Order: sequence, then C-alpha cells, then structure tokens
Amino acid sequence: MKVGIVGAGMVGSSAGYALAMMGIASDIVFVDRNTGLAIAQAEDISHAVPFVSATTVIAGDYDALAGTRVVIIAAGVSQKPGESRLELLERNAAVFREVVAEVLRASPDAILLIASNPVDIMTQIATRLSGLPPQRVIGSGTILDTARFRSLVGRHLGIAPQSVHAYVLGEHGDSEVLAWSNARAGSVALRSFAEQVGKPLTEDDRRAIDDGVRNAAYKIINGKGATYYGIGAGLARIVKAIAQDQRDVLSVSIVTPRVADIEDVALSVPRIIGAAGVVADLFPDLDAEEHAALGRSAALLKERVESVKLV
Ligand SMILES: NC(=O)C1=CN([C@@H]2O[C@H](COP(=O)(O)OP(=O)(O)OC[C@H]3O[C@@H](n4cnc5c(N)ncnc54)[C@H](O)[C@@H]3O)[C@@H](O)[C@H]2O)C=CC1
Ligand SMILES: CC(=O)C(=O)O
Repeated sequence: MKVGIVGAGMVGSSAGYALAMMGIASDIVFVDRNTGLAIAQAEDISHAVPFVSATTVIAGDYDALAGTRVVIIAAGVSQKPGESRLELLERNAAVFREVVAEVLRASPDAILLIASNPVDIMTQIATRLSGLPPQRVIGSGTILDTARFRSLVGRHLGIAPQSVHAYVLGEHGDSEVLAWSNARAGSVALRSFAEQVGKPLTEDDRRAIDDGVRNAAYKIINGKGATYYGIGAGLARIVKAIAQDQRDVLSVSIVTPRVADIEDVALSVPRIIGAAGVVADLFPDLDAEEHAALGRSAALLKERVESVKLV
C-alpha cells in the first residue's frame, strides 16, 4: 500500500520510520514545504529499510501522492514548552486550508489521517474542507493517550500494557477523560485485578496515573522539545488496521453525530477501523462523573471548532 506523509518534521518522519520498520507500506512519499527536509528524511529512512523491509521511501511534490490509500497530515506548528495544543489552532487551520485541497487534488480517494494539533479540531476542519464522509477523515485522537494510560497501569500492576483494556476518551488534550470505570486487565475488572495481584489502585495511584497521562506531552516537551516516537507508532498502527482491514478497536477521533448530548463534534471514542476507514463507533458505559467529563470535553471542542472561519 502507498502511504503519503505531508509534514516531514518530527512526527511525520517518526510515522514514516515506524511504517517502514513494521513493513506495512510498499511505498512512502514525504511532502513538505521544506523540500530539503523531506528529501533528507526519505533518504535517511530508506537507509534503515534494508535491515527490515522492502519499503520504497521517497520525497516529492503533491503530485507524487497520486495512488496513495492513506495520507498522514502532520504539517504545521507544534507546541513550545508551556503552550497548550489549543493555542496552535489558528496557525494550523491556515496550513490545512492549503494542504487538504492539494492532497485531495492529487489523491481523491485517499483516507486522511490527521496528526496536527489540536488534532480533534484539525480533524473537524479537514472534514469540512474536504467534504469527505467523516469515516474517511480520521484524527489520531487519543490513541496516544490510551497507550500512555495502558503503559502506566501495566507498570503499576506489573503486567504488559497489551493486557490492559482501558481507553482515554474525548479531547486529545487537557479535557480528556480516563475511563477507569470500565477498565479491565485480562477479563478482570481493574480494581479486582489490582487487589488479586497485591497492588491495589488507591486514589493517590489513580491521581498519579491521571496526571502522568494528561500531562505527558508537557513533560516531554519540557525535556526534549517535542513528542514524536509514541505518535509515530500510533499513526503506523492506524495505517496497519486500514491496510490489512484488521477491524481493530482503536480510540481515534472523527466527527461524531452525537456524543454525551453534544452534536456534530470530532473527539475520540473506541472505533472499529478497517479498509474503508472507521467502520463503526462504540460508546462505552461510563459512570456519571466520566459521562459528565466527556460532555464537558465535547462542549469545549464544539465551541472552539465553531470559532474557526474557513474562508
Ligand atoms: N496527534 C498527536 O498525538 C500529536 C500531534 N503532534 C502535532 O503534530 C504536528 C507536527 O509536529 P512536529 O512534527 O513535531 O513539528 P515539526 O515542526 O517538526 O514539523 C512540522 C512540519 O510541517 C511542515 N509544514 C508546515 N507548514 C506546511 C505547509 N503549509 N505545507 C507543507 N508542510 C508544512 C514544516 O516544514 C515542518 O517540517 C504539530 O501540530 C504537533 O502539535 C505532535 C505530537 C503528538
Ligand atoms: C504533543 C502531543 O499532542 C502529545 O504528545 O500528546
């Protein structure tokens, strides 16, 4: 499968590297307004390929995206230390006005996979600008936050994160909701699992995990200027589900007709992903507090997206 990546910075190149390492794509094409950067990233990644796969990695202009089935959009600005994702909105909306049209001109049948922040609002903007059905405009949403949640819970319990079944819902950002009430490890409710293995999850433990998930990006950006390996792997994971029609359940963001009483807003819930993009949305049972928090997250996103003028 041919995959395009617009934005060959830290996130785009990490996604390309993960795709090449996982052997998911036959061809990867980088496009960036900084042509020299796109060429350098393609060349560097192509030198890793002989060790693991047979992916062809090149850089090109938008025309080179012809025939791509998925185009990852990771173009635009990223957060400076202390800056929130929402503060990037106006600058990245301007980038998307240009990028989305060019991508669709070159590859009208592609699924768009949005990474640029604030990712939920950028997903809704890309849906509006493209006129595509929401199932074909997928934001990485909380796939990364869900991975962070599973990683921290797994570490606490002393088990592999893959054995933790727990999701982060809502905004990929400060208002996100960790769905503790339906989280499980194996097939056992999390609280019971924790007690059975002698590692109870106290209120303090839960607060520390919530903080670790919600503020991970701020901490990493303070330490090294950007986050990219986690999201690179997450984007590759979504592409794999599409490429192999896997029907995986992943927490990603698309424009959703109604969630927690808010209509027509892009945010994350678990969704089934296959060859056509999002195949179905799932709405987990939540306790009253989580449901209210999801409503607040949805309302915040809805208010911000309505403030964006697209012309
Ligand atoms: N969804 C998620 O979970 C995550 C999202 N991000 C977001 O991903 C985005 C990219 O982050 P980084 O790669 O770290 O930034 P970066 O600055 O390293 O790369 C951005 C690239 O976009 C290119 N670009 C800017 N405007 C363009 C245009 N009009 N056309 C083509 N290319 C253009 C730049 O030349 C640059 O190479 C940011 O918005 C960041 O906040 C970052 C981490 C996680
Ligand atoms: C930057 C960002 O969105 C993240 O690492 O979660």
